[in-house]
Amino acid sequence: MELALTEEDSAQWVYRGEGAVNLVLSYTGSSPSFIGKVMRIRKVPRNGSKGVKISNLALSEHECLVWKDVVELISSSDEEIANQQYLQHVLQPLLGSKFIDAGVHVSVSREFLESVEKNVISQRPAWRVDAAGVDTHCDFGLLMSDHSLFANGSQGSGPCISVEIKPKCGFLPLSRFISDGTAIKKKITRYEMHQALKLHQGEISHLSAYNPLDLFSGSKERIHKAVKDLFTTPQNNFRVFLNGSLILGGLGGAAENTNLCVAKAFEDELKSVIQADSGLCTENFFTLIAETLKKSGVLDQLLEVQKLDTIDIEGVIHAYYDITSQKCLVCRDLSEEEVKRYASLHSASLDESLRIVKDYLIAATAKDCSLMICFRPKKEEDSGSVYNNVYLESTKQAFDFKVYFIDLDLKHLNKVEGYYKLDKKIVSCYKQMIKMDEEME
Ligand SMILES: O=P(O)(O)O[C@@H]1[C@@H](OP(=O)(O)O)[C@H](OP(=O)(O)O)[C@H](O)[C@H](OP(=O)(O)O)[C@H]1OP(=O)(O)O
Ligand SMILES: Nc1ncnc2c1ncn2[C@@H]1O[C@H](COP(=O)(O)OP(=O)(O)OP(=O)(O)O)[C@@H](O)[C@H]1O
Ligand SMILES: [Zn+2]
Repeated sequence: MELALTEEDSAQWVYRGEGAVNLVLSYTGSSPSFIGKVMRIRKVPRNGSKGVKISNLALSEHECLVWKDVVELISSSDEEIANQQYLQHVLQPLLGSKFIDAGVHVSVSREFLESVEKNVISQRPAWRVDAAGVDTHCDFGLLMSDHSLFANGSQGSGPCISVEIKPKCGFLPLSRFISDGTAIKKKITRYEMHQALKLHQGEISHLSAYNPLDLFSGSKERIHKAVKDLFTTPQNNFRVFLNGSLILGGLGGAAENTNLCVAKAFEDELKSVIQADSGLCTENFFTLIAETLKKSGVLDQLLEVQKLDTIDIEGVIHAYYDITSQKCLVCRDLSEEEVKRYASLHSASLDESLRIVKDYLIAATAKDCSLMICFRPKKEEDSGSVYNNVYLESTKQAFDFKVYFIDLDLKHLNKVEGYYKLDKKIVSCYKQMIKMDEEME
């Protein structure tokens, strides 16, 4: 960690976006060490529920059991270090290193973070500001390549366009541990059902048209449809950047549906990159994304890791209670007959329970990460480009492209009970919505 940032540097770092846990800044200065980079800094919830450290390890005692085979991870002293070790030792072997940028830590002073927090506050969504602020006690940030740009920025090398997709879970669960009352999970995607709850809770104002099964289908036509649906209802699943600036979607959170006016402005922006007849740039851009997703194989790889969740949260919860030596609160409320379904899980060895929970947590990361795909029109002269390329037949254009995962953070063991409760809530809200719709017909 040789590079260090102090208060004077803060003006060169501007708001790029954020999720629930991190805030991301992009660099606008002229230092060669930072050009073309973003920095991810940690946030802390305002209610203070996080940050009570009981040991000098990032993982709890039970988590150390779950990850006992990954020594680098269990000895991590900080959440950020743990995330980096997790990326390197757990995810990279599963997802392949070509789609992963681990980044490097840069030390930052408290004054730098305080100043950045002040500078960016007006651009952050209000609900994100209410939920969390910059963690000014963390003394480093994670410096990564800006995946919405090529190499060290695209200035002078033509335009580049990038797309960020948060695909969410791409398969329907088959587990025999899914109860009769929640069997609908085997037919309707978690994403679709979650939409009903989000609508009910006012987190979104329209249901999304996007179906993750289309995106992960492997069929170009269905992938194209998924991209089009993401464009129409981007929420927090879809963003587009032109030369690093957002041109579609919500910065730091969800976006409203794309209306005609936004779609028209988007079509106009695309003209600098896609050489199609008037009104057809957007459609061709969808084709470009679909072709690239198919060609890169990135979604097949991601789906495989998501599918490490083989027994569903309804099976995992029993293994969780065994690992944490707690009475099973699920079996407690079931009839004698129903309990039988889960007996095999409670009689499994500790190692088997640990494996089940570990695989589930890895899958949880893969269901929550995002992808960034960046394109630039290929020039005749750079035939020896180090990047992959894709040919868009309809416009006779070749593009360099690169694909990276972002947000591959470790999901903590103490979230498992919450996952179980949320799963039940999602199914029940969805079923209620269907019932109301039927009654209205
Ligand atoms: O539970 P989900 O599926 O709603 O996913 C959460 C995401 O909600 P989404 O539905 O994608 O809007 C949620 O995203 P938003 O804050 O809604 O943008 C987070 O990514 C959260 O992960 P973490 O708290 O950062 O570890 C995510 O939590 P995990 O389930 O990945 O722990
Ligand atoms: N390497 C990168 N290059 C360009 N943009 C990035 C990069 N990393 C993150 N971003 C932008 O910053 C936003 C927030 O980053 P990220 O998803 O890592 O935050 P998070 O808090 O961990 O998210 P979550 O809520 O899913 O846990 C992303 O949606 C993306 O737009
Ligand atoms: Zn049980």
